[in-house]
Amino acid sequence: MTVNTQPATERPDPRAFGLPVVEQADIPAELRTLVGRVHALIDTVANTTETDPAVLAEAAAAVEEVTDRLAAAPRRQIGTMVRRDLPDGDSEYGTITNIVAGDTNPAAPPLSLVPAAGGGVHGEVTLDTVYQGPPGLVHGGWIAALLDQAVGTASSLATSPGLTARLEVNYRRPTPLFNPLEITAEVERTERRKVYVNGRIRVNGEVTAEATAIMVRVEVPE
Ligand SMILES: CCCCCCCC/C=C\CCCCCCCC(=O)SCCNC(=O)CCNC(=O)[C@H](O)C(C)(C)COP(=O)(O)OP(=O)(O)OC[C@H]1O[C@@H](n2cnc3c(N)ncnc32)[C@H](O)[C@@H]1OP(=O)(O)O
Repeated sequence: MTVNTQPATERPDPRAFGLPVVEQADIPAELRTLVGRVHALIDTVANTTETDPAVLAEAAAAVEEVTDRLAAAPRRQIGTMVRRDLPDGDSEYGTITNIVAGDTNPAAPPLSLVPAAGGGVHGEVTLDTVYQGPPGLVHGGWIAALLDQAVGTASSLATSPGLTARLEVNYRRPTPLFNPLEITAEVERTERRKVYVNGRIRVNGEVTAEATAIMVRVEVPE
């Protein structure tokens, strides 16, 4: 098995590509609270049985008002990255609105992955009905998204950032909503720019989905 671990200092700095970087520690607590409340709003709107047109119209107007208020400030540049410190002293970059793990994305669960003791990464996340596919179950596309994020992060931390060239998912058991999902991934081997990575989701210790992936590391100009 060949895994070329690369110190964080040798990984590409997004600033070199013109991408702004926000320190995770600098994200205001109030913005985190807002993100959480908007997620609760999405879940509540998706599930409300309210039918009174006056109540619904009032809610829509209130949401429009707060949207306009926040839109008064400039939008973030597309590709804005967030840098975070990892518990092992390493650090990593990710897009701040990443749909799976983005700190400021109310539609993201969000999934937080950290290096695992035996290598690779692990994280735990519990999904609500925003991610529902079949009744009471996580949408298969979202299962793939969680696994994509896990294999991408494992590859990025063990080598350097890359794009998913291939992702194969086996859905072994239904993955339930409102249950802690244990997500793990680790690099199996590397071959030039190709990084072969395996990942899985467990519920109560049982594998519900597993993935094999090939990440292709991005070429950084010298
Ligand atoms: C910019 C600096 C900023 C740094 C900070 C970054 C922070 C990120 C950190 C952490 C992120 C972790 C979280 C992310 C998780 C989510 C990941 C996603 O959602 S990725 C989006 C979906 N994927 C795409 O959109 C790819 C689309 N495809 C492509 O762009 C190209 O096809 C690409 C880059 C994959 C390869 O293209 P080529 O031109 O660069 O390279 P070629 O020469 O074609 O391939 C290189 C090797 O890979 C093999 N290969 C390519 N595609 C393959 C495939 N589909 N299956 C098998 N092998 C494949 C080839 O056969 C070749 O292998 P041989 O070395 O010759 O043996």
